[in-house]
Amino acid sequence: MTNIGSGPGRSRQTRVYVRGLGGERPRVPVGPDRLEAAARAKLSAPDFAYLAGGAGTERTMRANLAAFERVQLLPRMLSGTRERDLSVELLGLTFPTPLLLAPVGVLECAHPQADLAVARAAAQEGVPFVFSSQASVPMEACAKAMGDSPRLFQLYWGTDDEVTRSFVRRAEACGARAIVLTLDTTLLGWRPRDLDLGHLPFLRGRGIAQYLSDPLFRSRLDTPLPAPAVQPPRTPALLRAGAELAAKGRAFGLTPTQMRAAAARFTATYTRPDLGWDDVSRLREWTRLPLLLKGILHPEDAREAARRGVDGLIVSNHGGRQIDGEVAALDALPGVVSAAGSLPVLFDSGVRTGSDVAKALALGARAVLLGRPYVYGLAVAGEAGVREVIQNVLAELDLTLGLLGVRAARDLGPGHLVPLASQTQP
Ligand SMILES: Cc1cc2nc3c(=O)[nH]c(=O)nc-3n(C[C@H](O)[C@H](O)[C@H](O)COP(=O)(O)O)c2cc1C
Ligand SMILES: O=C(O)C(=O)c1ccccc1
Repeated sequence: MTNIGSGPGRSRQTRVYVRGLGGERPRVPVGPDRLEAAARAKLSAPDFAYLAGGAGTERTMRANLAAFERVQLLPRMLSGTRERDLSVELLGLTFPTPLLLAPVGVLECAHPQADLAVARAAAQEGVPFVFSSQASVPMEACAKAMGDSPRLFQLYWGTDDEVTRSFVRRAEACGARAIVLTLDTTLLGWRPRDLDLGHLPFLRGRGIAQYLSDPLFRSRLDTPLPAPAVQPPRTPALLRAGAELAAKGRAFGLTPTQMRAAAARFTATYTRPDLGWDDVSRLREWTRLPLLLKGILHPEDAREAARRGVDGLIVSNHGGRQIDGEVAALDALPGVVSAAGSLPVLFDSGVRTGSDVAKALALGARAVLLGRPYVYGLAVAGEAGVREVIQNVLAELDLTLGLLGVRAARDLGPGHLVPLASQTQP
């Protein structure tokens, strides 16, 4: 077949259209709304609620998307190139594209292969994957599945410093290129979709694989915790939840009693609402890996981060899952970029398409993390679905650069955007 083009954008288009001649369709819908709907159709109500839901009335979740609607690209004609260079420099390395996969917990809500399918897809597509502290598969197994492909480790800092340090050491040992410390989830946000279903996956032993596989965490399991203030009613549903928990425990070589202790200990220790800047400085001392802070929105926090010697920032509001009514992440990006000085600033929250990636880069992001869309791809078609979602986003980014008249992703800047004051409202 003739190739109607070069570069990831045109070759993906060609493949889809040519295969379409034979009646074959992409495994996952290309449009972001149809992708989400396809994932919803595949999943149970509680699993979809956990993945898709946000804080409160989900105003911030909507604001994240609305902010992308307001930013408008401004193309130049007759300055395109045959091939575009999508590569970016980050953490002293050159990455082939400006895309990473965001840390997303409890991927077993989307697919039984969970993080392992994502790790394989990321490695195949050459996109770094940020392993979550709340993963469903231990980081060592995901690292093994990725070969030499780049991965990072996202850290939640609990009340047990030794467990936190153990996570950092394990991340180093399994070849993580950076530690991403998430700052915006020192408390779990108020999430009506999950509350209405009374459903939190961790209580069922889901999304705690990093803990169940951690030698330090495991060494604590025979030390009893004070009895929890609330007990579940003794119902058939509780028996089923207990069976699920016990099966999980078996997979990690834990007895049912140890597994109950593990879920209780996780719940009692996973967050530190009083995490402070001095902890960032301590973490800086614990590891030589580059340190990124995720969840920065205020320019003053960006300046403090720079003073504390971190290596980069991630502007994010956790996909609108934490504070209802907080600023759209994209609206916070320019302020953080200008306060960050020479620190690289990454971005997530609301990225749905390649055009969105271009907008975030034009506003000063060095690279962009994709969140829910790859999770929906995972739900719809497992590893292959994640690969398709990555390919689609990168294809659209490539085509968008070509049509904007931009040779390289790193050349995007304010000159490719309509200045806010003179914007036509969508
Ligand atoms: C289901 C789900 C679980 C998440 N778990 C984590 C996590 O474990 N650690 C973390 O730093 N961020 C977590 N995030 C936030 C993502 O890293 C990212 O900031 C967010 O998904 C971006 O928003 P978007 O998906 O709407 O683009 C989670 C997001 C979702 C949707
Ligand atoms: O669901 C999340 O967004 C998340 O990151 C998380 C992490 C730890 C506990 C609860 C939620």
